Amino acid sequence: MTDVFDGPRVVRTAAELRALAGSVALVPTMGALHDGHVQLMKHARPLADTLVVSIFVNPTQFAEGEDFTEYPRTFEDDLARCAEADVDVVFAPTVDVMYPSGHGAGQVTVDPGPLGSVLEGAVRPTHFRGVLTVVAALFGLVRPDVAVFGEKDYQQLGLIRRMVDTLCLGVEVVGCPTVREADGLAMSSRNRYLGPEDRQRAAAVPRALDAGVAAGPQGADAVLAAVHGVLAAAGIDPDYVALTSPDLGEHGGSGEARLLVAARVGAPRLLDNRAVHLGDPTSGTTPSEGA
Ligand SMILES: Nc1ncnc2c1ncn2[C@@H]1O[C@H](COP(=O)(O)OP(=O)(O)OP(=O)(O)O)[C@@H](O)[C@H]1O
Ligand SMILES: CC(C)(CO)[C@@H](O)C(=O)[O-]
Ligand code: BAL
Repeated sequence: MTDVFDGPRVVRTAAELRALAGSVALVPTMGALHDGHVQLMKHARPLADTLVVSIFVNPTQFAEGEDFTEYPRTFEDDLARCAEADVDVVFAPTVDVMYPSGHGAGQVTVDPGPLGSVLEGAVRPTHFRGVLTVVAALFGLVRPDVAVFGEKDYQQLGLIRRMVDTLCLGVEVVGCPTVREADGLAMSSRNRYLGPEDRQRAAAVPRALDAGVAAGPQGADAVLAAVHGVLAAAGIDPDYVALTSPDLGEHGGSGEARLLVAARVGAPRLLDNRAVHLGDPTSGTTPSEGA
């Protein structure tokens, strides 16, 4: 008899997760899956015996007035995307399975610390508490050996790494490069909120990052000016343009750094980031000249 793969097994309860075979890789998502998610799954596939994708639109990371209710829910299409990447199990819990003792005021949550209140955290002050709490709960339910996240949400990835270290969760956290559309726009479930004109304008965000990376040898001020210049030319007023160290601390003025941008373009907020190498403008030579 031939072994026909007919898609992932859909699991909705904690009890069903106890029978997972061998080592386990987890890709947490909120569904509305696109090629960026599929790349995370393909990256995760060889890392463990069993590949689990979770699909859960987590209410605690949305603030009052954000798009929790409107967030796209495309479960049947999502199962097809998971099948493409040979996913074994799709874990799609209800809110009660995810938060068996509730998620209101008075419950235990994971405090993201100071990194949770800057950049995205300054715009969405309760967001990372919700993200870290649900990721910790997913780790508790799925018990993965390895978990894969996208660099598109760079601050989220950094905070999850810190949580795993601080709480000694024993999960290997793997980051995957951002998957982009042909014009450079980072894929994102919320891109579907972009109307045609804003969709075109949105390509200025990755173009601004390109300009920032190209200005790297001239130093941090030149990088920030280049990014702001491209965004302004496209009529985009960013929530922030920031340079940090690769692990989201203060950058050292020269050397490796991370450049992060967030901006509302039409309905959605777009996030993007790139690695950048900063030259030291006071040294009189660029890093390649000086090497
Ligand atoms: N373009 C992308 N490239 C790589 N990873 C991505 C990309 N988009 C999302 N991811 C990652 O997929 C995981 C699940 O993200 P999520 O389900 O929130 O999708 P999203 O596209 O980021 O949605 P949203 O538009 O709500 O931000 C996260 O680890 C996220 O960083
Ligand atoms: C990590 C995550 C699945 C937690 O809900 C979410 O923040 C996301 O999709 O990036
Ligand atoms: N990928 C980020 C999830 C959120 O915006 O809630």
